[in-house]
Amino acid sequence: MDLSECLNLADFEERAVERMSKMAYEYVASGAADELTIRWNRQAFDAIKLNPTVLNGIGQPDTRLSLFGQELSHPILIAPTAYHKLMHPEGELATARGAGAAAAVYVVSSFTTTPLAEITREATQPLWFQLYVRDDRELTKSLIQEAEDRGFRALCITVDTAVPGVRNRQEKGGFRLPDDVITHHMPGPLDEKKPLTWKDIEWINSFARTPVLLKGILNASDAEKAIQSGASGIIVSNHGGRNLDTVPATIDALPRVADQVNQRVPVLMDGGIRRGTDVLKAIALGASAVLVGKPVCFGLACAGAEGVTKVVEILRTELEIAMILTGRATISGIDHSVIWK
Ligand SMILES: Cc1cc2nc3c(=O)[nH]c(=O)nc-3n(C[C@H](O)[C@H](O)[C@H](O)COP(=O)(O)O)c2cc1C
Ligand SMILES: CCCCCCC(=O)C(=O)O
Repeated sequence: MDLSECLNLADFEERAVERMSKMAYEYVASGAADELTIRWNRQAFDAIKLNPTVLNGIGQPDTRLSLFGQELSHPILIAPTAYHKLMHPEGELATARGAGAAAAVYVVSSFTTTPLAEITREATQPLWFQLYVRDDRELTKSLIQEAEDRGFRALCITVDTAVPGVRNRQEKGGFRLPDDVITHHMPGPLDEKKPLTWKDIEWINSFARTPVLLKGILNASDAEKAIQSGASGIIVSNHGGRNLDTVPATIDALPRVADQVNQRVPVLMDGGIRRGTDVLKAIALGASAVLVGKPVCFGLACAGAEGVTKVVEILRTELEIAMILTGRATISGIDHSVIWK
């Protein structure tokens, strides 16, 4: 595919829909129930206005940051998304190569359709691992240890999926994994009987050797409990609107969580990031970095590794433009004052 046709992230979805099976497209694009949260994730970003300052003499802004002792070139991470072989025959290997070329951290899903060993061989940038805790806690422990032994540098425990959401559209799309698409590290779909609790988080923290982030926190009291349970970081997320419909947009939830956390641990966010200005707004409202889900899946479906790279590069370039035009030379210089009150 001629990637020069894709000037922004929306262009990838327009082209991906023609290339993907209906089942795969509906799986990626859909949200829970009436899809209100998925819509709000975007509307809330659109409603935030920016407050630029001029004549700052900024030529090339510096997008670097340090997170958990890791030096990152920019604050745009690839969110964990399942089943990449549904989107492209090279699956997670293409994603890892694409992330490498875009200097992006790739958070690999527990539901990867490529074994972790193969992904690590392909990666040239840091990998993090997203964990679904299964009823079999020993299997969970050995998966964490395998990821750590293979060099994954952080663990993101997803805490917002005690049960799968009401995924009407996904079901209507006929979601089913083809027989040759295998989730090597997850025995079967999520159907857990032994609910995950704060005690499990303390247990994982007792042996984890990498920073543990909790993904799927939306309010201040859970953010506090996360810190008390030993979490090293928090990801404000509503799972891209796929689990519990009518929860708020993540950009609306972010400031309360960030206030409560008060810089004790890094707060990241995802949900609806589609423009560089969204990245800037998220950082201004308390995020250290952001993650991007659906657009990366569409980039992968359009053009494999190159599509993934281009999605991240477009966002990074747009972020740099937004930094110059608002007068912010560095990531740490992006604060509340960039928001129009
Ligand atoms: C196709 C797809 C699969 C996903 N799979 C996972 C997953 O395996 N684990 C997880 O924690 N989140 C998963 N998510 C949620 C993303 O990590 C992320 O929270 C969300 O996509 C961010 O919103 P955005 O798509 O608007 O960028 C998935 C999202 C999508 C779209
Ligand atoms: C339906 C619950 C398990 C889904 C696993 C992948 C995922 O998180 C998703 O959003 O899809």
